[in-house]
Amino acid sequence: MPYKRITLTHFLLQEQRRLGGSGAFTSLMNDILTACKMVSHEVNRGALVGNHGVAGTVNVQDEEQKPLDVLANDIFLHMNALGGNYAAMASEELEDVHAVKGSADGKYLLLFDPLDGSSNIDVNISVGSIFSILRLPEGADPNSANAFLQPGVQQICAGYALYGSSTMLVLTTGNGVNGFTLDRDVGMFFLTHPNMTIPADTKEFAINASRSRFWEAPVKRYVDECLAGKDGPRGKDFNMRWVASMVAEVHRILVRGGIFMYPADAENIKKGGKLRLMYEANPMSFIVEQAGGAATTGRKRLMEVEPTNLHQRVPVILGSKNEVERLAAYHCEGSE
Ligand SMILES: O=P(O)(O)OC[C@H]1O[C@](O)(COP(=O)(O)O)[C@@H](O)[C@@H]1O
Ligand SMILES: [Mg+2]
Ligand SMILES: [Mg+2]
Repeated sequence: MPYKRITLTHFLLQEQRRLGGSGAFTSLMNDILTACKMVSHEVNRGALVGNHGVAGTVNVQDEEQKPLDVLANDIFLHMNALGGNYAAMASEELEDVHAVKGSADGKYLLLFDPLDGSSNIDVNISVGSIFSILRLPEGADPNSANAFLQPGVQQICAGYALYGSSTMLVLTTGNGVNGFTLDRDVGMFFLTHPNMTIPADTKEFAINASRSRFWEAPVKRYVDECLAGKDGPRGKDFNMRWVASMVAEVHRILVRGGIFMYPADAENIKKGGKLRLMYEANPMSFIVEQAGGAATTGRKRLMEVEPTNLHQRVPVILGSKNEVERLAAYHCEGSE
């Protein structure tokens, strides 16, 4: 069987030709995938090199940082500064915008969650990195958060790396969704999941059920109906999953469908929800929509939310279109 696989680098060159322009896209993506390879290596080495336990520091989210949160953040900042494509960056682990020295002609802005699913590092469950790329608006000061506060529909590229049984990189530039697997021996990502699409219907939901006492009525109704199974109003049995790594949940949904919910509830509503709009919800919504799924806060298309803060949190409901739209309809009914 002739060798058919194409590498991510070749795929990016094709995308570059499609997008036109100076080659900056290929260069900035190469910086990201190099950073992901390095983080994958560190995740893989785990306790051998002290990448487990706590870092003893707290981030802007008031969350205890893990050594890999800090290391992955440093790797992303360093590797993505080298190409000089980014005018500035913003990270889950940094309170303010990170200026990129010597990138006067940087045309892009990078937002990222360097290590997603941090609570799973020490127990060796899949974790990931999430990124979102925006253009630097004309005349904007790249070192001000305002330059970054663009709705998700403005993203030019979004993706995630999944550090699981294999390391994968999944991305979209607004032309569908493609998945690549890292061949560690060759050191290259190869196209293994072309044109990923999410089935409109599903029998699998994901939510942290330990929070059910805080849920709003529409979410409670939706989950209760799933749990009622084929004898209930939905007339079919549902299965449940909760990995506590958003990257792993979204990847499962891209591969076999499903609905992922981290709604705002009575306990987290004062913070706006749990997951962050700019470097978790927006990039994942872009990918899910490009794969034929849907993404909402329950009351608004996620990618149309006008950002007000780099680290703002939002309710997240995404996945198989018909299920997401059903839950959004329950929210509308609830508000009539
Ligand atoms: O601990 P919980 O409530 O299950 O929350 C899990 C969620 O928190 C997260 O771990 C938050 O992301 P970080 O690990 O990047 O902070 C998501 O990946 C995941 O979906
Ligand atoms: Mg995260
Ligand atoms: Mg994180």
